Amino acid sequence: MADQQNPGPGPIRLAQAYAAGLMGQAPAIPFRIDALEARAEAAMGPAAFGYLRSAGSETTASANRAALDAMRLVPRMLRDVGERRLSCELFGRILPAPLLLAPIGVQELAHPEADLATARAAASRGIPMVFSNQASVAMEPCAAAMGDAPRWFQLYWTRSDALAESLVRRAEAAGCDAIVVTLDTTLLGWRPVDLDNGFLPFLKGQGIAQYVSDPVFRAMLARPPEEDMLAAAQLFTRLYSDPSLDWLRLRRIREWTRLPVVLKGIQHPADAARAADEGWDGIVVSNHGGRQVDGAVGAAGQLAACVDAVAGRARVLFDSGIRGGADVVKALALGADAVLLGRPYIWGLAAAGEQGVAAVIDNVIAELDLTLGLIGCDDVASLGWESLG
Ligand SMILES: Cc1cc2nc3c(=O)[nH]c(=O)nc-3n(C[C@H](O)[C@H](O)[C@H](O)COP(=O)(O)O)c2cc1C
Ligand SMILES: O=C(O)C(=O)c1ccccc1
Repeated sequence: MADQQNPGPGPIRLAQAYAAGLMGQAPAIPFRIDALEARAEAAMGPAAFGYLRSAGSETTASANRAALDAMRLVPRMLRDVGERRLSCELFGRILPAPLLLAPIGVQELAHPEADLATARAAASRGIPMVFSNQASVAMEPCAAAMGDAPRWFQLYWTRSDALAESLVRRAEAAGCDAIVVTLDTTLLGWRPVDLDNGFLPFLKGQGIAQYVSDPVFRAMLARPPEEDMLAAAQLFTRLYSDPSLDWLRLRRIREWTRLPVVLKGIQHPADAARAADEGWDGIVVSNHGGRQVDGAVGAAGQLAACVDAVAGRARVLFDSGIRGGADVVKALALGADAVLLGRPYIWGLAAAGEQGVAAVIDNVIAELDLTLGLIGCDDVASLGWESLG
């Protein structure tokens, strides 16, 4: 974090990166994001990588990038950016940067240490990890590996309210600061790549760790999941998820927890307005990285209108297409309070485990810091329209 004494992570990291290069050392992970993705592909193999990349025909994944690319920054000069502030406040916590790790399921596909490696990396940087409902490692051991570091929990509302309640109560007990309810995946999108590969991780018992450790879920099974994983996997597919969820039923979560509740997957400004009208604490403007509605509009193109609709009544987060620090600057300039990093940290995980995730976080923050300084802004909180062309 940049403060009075510390010039910030950007220049230090950059100097270190160049020094290593001058000494002929290869970086732990590639700095170029497409090279990092290629490294992950080589490490994961085609079917698992296909699932990670999966996004229909990729129309919307491309639109996510196009929307960010279409926005251009307009640098300002001579504005004394010798000290830059990256820190941001979210739900009572000061974070070192306006950055979180997006909930991503089935991380064992990327690395055997899976969510535990991600949890350690996130904790070492003080960047919140959002535990996925479809994690490979249950939230309790991940939380235990994180000390006091911030974490959130992402819920997929199942057909059983009792199970959803149990997950939320466990998240509170595991020290989560917020609950993210993902709204855009009550049905899993059409994913031809995975269908062609016959890739069904859940039926192999992958990505259902939150369930198999849950007392309410276990009570629904005739035999413990350790003895009959197939039955557990089949029960999961029957319970996941509930497309009949609506605004009224969503309110039940307020009876289960006092934690702030953030609605993930908002794309229409009218939904953003309704979330704020109904007193929800935050939204994530997101199209799930283009994995759900193939043909949906690029997420960054919806952000400003959603920010306007919320009008300061709820916190606004953003994901879908963020690949580096300059993208974070654009999202903040459009009015987001913070950004969730998605696939890039999984590429780091696949390439180099915990160190890979930490390096991706460091690189994003370093580029964020440098870009901020170079456009003449000394505080992420003061980024706004004047920085956009
Ligand atoms: C392999 C994979 C698994 C995901 N699993 C979840 C999940 O369990 N819960 C959730 O809310 N979002 C999930 N997401 C969506 C991410 O949270 C995030 O919205 C998305 O990755 C952002 O797009 P980007 O990766 O292109 O930046 C997943 C995304 C990927 C790529
Ligand atoms: O693959 C995904 O994008 C995702 O969110 C998900 C949904 C259900 C189970 C596992 C992951």
